[in-house]
Amino acid sequence: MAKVTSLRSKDPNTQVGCVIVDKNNCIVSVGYNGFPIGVDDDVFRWDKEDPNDNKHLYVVHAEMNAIINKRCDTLHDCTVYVTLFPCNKCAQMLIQSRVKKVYFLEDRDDLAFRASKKMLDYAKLPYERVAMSCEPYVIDL
Ligand SMILES: O=c1ccn([C@H]2C[C@H](O)[C@@H](COP(=O)(O)O)O2)c(=O)[nH]1
Ligand SMILES: [Zn+2]
Repeated sequence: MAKVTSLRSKDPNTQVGCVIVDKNNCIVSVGYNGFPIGVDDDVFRWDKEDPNDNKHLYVVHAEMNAIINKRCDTLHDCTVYVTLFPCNKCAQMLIQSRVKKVYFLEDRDDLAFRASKKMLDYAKLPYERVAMSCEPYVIDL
């Protein structure tokens, strides 16, 4: 489901999907990486070369969108499924939301992701890499 959600992202380089479920495994939120509401993807392109317009300055991360979009009062004790390991900023928000576990598909080894792991470890928020046995079969309606 997180993988299918990621396909909605218009980031040409990395599509990220996030699904949050409650303790009964019911989906309480989904999110993918995209520009904020009102920032038009077609006008405000992802691949601008001007460093002032670098996508990283503008994009809302999948986990952040999922946290903001939640259809429940609290994410306390919820489980997060995300296609990319959460960056340091997303890790902060997941810790503060008091989710209980993070499952992820892809890992990265850079500054932000190393800091994220350090924070999750300190906060005792467990994370686990999962393998996908097949690519999702998506019917384009
Ligand atoms: O925690 C994260 C980290 C990154 N993302 C998004 C932000 C960007 O749209 C891409 C990463 O782009 P690269 O070109 O691969 O650096 O992933 C996210 O949603 N959540
Ligand atoms: Zn992030």
